[in-house]
Amino acid sequence: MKTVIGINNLSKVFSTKKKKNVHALKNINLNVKEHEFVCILGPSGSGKSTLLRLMEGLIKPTSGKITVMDKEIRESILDTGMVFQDYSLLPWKNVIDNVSFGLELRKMSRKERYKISIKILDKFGLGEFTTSYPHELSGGMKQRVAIARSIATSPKILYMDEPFGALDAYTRFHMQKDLIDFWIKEKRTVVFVTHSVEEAIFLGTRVILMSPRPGEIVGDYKIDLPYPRNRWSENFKNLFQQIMSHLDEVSEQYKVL
Ligand SMILES: Nc1ncnc2c1ncn2[C@@H]1O[C@H](COP(=O)(O)OP(=O)(O)OP(=O)(O)O)[C@@H](O)[C@H]1O
Repeated sequence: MKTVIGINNLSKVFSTKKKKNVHALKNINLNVKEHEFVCILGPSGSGKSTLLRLMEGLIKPTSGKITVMDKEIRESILDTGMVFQDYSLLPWKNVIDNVSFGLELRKMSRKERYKISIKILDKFGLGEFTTSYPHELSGGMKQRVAIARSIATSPKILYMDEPFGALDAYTRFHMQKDLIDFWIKEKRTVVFVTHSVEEAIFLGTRVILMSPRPGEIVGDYKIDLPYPRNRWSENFKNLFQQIMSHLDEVSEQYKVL
C-alpha cells in the first residue's frame, strides 16, 4: 500500500504570551498508508489535535517534516477534509449551502454543487433537510452535515477531531457504524482523534497511543478484527484491556495531584 502521510522527526513548540514555551509534540515519526483508518488516542494535552492541525497544514512544525500525498506540507491543502467536535457549520447558511461550501470555494457552479450535495445528503438521511438551518438540527444531524461537507469535495484523506465527542451514546454508535460503512465503500484514508479506547478499537485499522506532554508516540497497535466489529467479543475485550492498561500506565506518569 502507498504511503499517503509521512511524518519525520516532527516537533512542535508553542510560544505563549507569558513567553513560556509549551512543548506539545516531540520527535513524532509516523507513516499512514492508503485506506488505513488510524485512530490517535491519548490523554488530554498529549498533542492529538496539534498533530492533526499540523497534518492539515493549519499550523507549521517547529522542526521536522510532513509529506502528504508526496508533497511537503507548507500550508493548508484543499485535497483533504476536516471534521471537528463542534461541527463548525456556518449558522447563516442552510444545510445544502453548508455542504456545498467547499465546492463553492472551488468555483463550481451552483447547479453542479447542489447535485453533488443532494446525493450525499440523501445518503446521510438528510435529504428532507436541505433548506433547514443549523440551529434547527439535532447534534447528530449537525455532525452528519459536517461530515457530508467534508466529503463533498471527495478528499482522499479525512481528518476527524473527536467528531462524535459531543453526541449521546446512542447517536454516537450509529454515527460510528455509518462512518465505517462509508469508509469501506469509498476507500478513503481516515485519521481520527478520540479520547475513547472503545471507539478507537471499534473504528481503527490501527491505534496510535500518545504520551502526555510532550506528546510522543508510545504505542502503535494493529487492529486485526473483522468489520463490522463486535464490541462484546472476547478479542475486542482483550484488546480494550491491553490498550486501556497501556494508557493508564502513560497517564500515571503525569499525575498532578
Ligand atoms: N495555540 C496554542 N498556543 C499555545 N499552546 C497550545 C496551543 N495549542 C495547543 N497548545 C498546547 O499544546 C498541548 C497539546 O494540545 P492539544 O490540544 O494538541 O492536545 P490534545 O491531546 O488534543 O488535548 P485534548 O484531548 O484535551 O483535546 C497542550 O498543552 C496545549 O495547551
